Amino acid sequence: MINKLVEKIKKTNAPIVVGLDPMLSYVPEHIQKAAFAQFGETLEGAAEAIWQYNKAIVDATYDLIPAVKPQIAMYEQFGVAGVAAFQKTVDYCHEKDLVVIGDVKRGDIGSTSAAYATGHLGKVQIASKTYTGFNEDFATVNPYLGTDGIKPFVDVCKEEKKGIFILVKTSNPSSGEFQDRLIDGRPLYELVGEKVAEWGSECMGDSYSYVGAVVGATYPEQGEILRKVMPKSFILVPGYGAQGGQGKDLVHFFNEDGLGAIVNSSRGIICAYKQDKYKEQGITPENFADASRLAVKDMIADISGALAQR
Ligand SMILES: O=C(O)c1cc(=O)[nH]c(=O)n1[C@@H]1O[C@H](COP(=O)(O)O)[C@@H](O)[C@H]1O
Repeated sequence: MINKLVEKIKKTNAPIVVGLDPMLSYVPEHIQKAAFAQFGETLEGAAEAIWQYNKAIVDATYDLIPAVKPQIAMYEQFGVAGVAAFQKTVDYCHEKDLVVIGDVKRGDIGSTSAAYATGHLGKVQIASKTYTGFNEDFATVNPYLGTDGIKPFVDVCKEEKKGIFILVKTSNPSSGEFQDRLIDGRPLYELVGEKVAEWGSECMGDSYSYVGAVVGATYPEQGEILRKVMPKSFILVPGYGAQGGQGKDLVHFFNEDGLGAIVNSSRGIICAYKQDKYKEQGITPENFADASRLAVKDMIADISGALAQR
């Protein structure tokens, strides 16, 4: 799947991911109304609203982008109905030939990680039959439990030709509380980066490993260091747009080949219709998905422009 991701990035010329992180408050009123008319003001109604919202955004952007990243928390808040909307979203994005990064941030003791890996990336055995669970292409993984927690994911990835992105330096303001702590004089995120490179070294696709890393756009200096620590790992870079990251901050997350990083924006794309910049271009809540398309184009231009100048 890392090979497919690289090929799709080359084909679209767009090292970006659209984050499908739907809060009900983001969904335009006409979609909410239609969903509530059908299912009532219920968990099912909310799940229908976020699914219709996602579908419109995917339809408006899929030809421009290589990948999407649905964040499962946004769906889980609506219980079983929300998780069904997550599954529908994953399946629909596959129909559109998009690479799906399940942002599930899992990681536990070995046996439990194995079950997470099976559910999100692998196949489950039921008597004489095998089934896929959620069937994403990549999952985000938390490394706090160490090698035991990571290995089951790597094993499933090897078998299924899928991939993971391991949290190394996260984009949030408090990420330094633990991740920047010095251990033997070196920050923890660097040590985790070294482990990612080690775990990834036996999991190579054609040019990159299918064990990747997450490094926030809001920490460009750390991004530059980590790029060198993990030269063969793809870096998923969240924090663009709503959290303040810009194209000019991101050049050092990429390798000289122009590859090696993929930048996520969620609210910046899915809520673009609320921005004055797009309202001035004729966007209303009715044509919200057109704003997402414009925002994708602007994001691609911003990042490509910055990369062309380095
Ligand atoms: O793993 C992630 O994707 C992630 C890691 C990180 O360090 N920071 C971060 O924001 N994310 C996720 O990336 C998305 C960012 O959303 P926006 O800030 O709306 O673009 C959310 O789904 C976060 O959960």
